[in-house]
Amino acid sequence: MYLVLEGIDTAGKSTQMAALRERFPDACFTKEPGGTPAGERIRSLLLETGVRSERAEMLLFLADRSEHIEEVVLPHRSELIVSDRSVISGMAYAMVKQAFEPDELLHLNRFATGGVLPDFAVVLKLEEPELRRRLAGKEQDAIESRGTEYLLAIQDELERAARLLGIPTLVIDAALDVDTITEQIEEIIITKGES
Ligand SMILES: Nc1ncnc2c1ncn2[C@@H]1O[C@H](COP(=O)(O)OP(=O)(O)O)[C@@H](O)[C@H]1O
Ligand SMILES: Cc1cn([C@H]2C[C@H](O)[C@@H](COP(=O)(O)OP(=O)(O)O)O2)c(=O)[nH]c1=O
Repeated sequence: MYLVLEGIDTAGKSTQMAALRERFPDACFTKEPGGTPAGERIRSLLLETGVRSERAEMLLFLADRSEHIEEVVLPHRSELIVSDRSVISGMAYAMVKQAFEPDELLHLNRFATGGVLPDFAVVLKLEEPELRRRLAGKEQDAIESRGTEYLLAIQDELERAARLLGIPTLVIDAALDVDTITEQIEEIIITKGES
C-alpha cells in the first residue's frame, strides 16, 4: 500500500512519519521532494537556491516526482510505503498560483508519475489560529514565508487535488493529540491492508 501524508507546513507530517516508523519498522518511509539522491539536489535547488521561473519550478518538482516513483515507489510497491507529501502537494501548490490550468497540471503529473498514484491519502488539516501558533515557532523557508493565507489556500487545494486525482482521502484534524492521529492512520493501514 502506497499511503501519503499531506498537509501544509506545520500540520504535523514529520511528527506522524516518526510515530509511524516506530509502529511499522519494516515499511518504506520516504518523502517528496528529496526522496532520492538526485531528488535531494533538486530539493536544495528549489528550497535553498530558489527558482524564479514558475515553469522551471514546476518541472523540477515533476523531475523529483518521476525519479521518486521509479527509484522508491515502484521497487517497494508490494510493501507498505509511507510518504511525506506526494503528487497531491504538487497539484495543490501549483493550483494556488493559478499559473497553470488544473487540466494541464493533471496531464503533467500523469506524465511524471507514469500513472502511479498513491493508494490512499491522509490530509492533516489545521485551523487558522493553530496554524499561526505553530508558524510562530518555526524558521520558514522560501515557500513557507509566503504567509498564512497562502498556506490556508493550499490547504483547501490539497483536498481538491486529491479529488481531481481520484485518490481516496481521509481528512484528520491536525490539532488532535499526536497519538490519536497516529492511531487513526494505523487503522487505515490495517483496514486497507499493509501491502
Ligand atoms: N498533533 C499535534 N499537536 C500539537 N502539536 C503538534 C502536533 N503534531 C505536530 N506538532 C508540532 O507542530 C510543529 C510542526 O510539526 P511537524 O511534524 O514538523 O509538521 P510538518 O512536518 O507538517 O511541517 C512541531 O513543533 C510539532 O512538534
Ligand atoms: C511536493 C511539492 C512540495 N511543494 C512545497 C511544499 C513545501 O513548502 C516545500 C517542501 O516541503 P516540505 O518537505 O514539507 O518542507 P519542510 O521539510 O521544510 O517542511 O515544497 C511544492 O510547492 N510543490 C510540490 O510539488
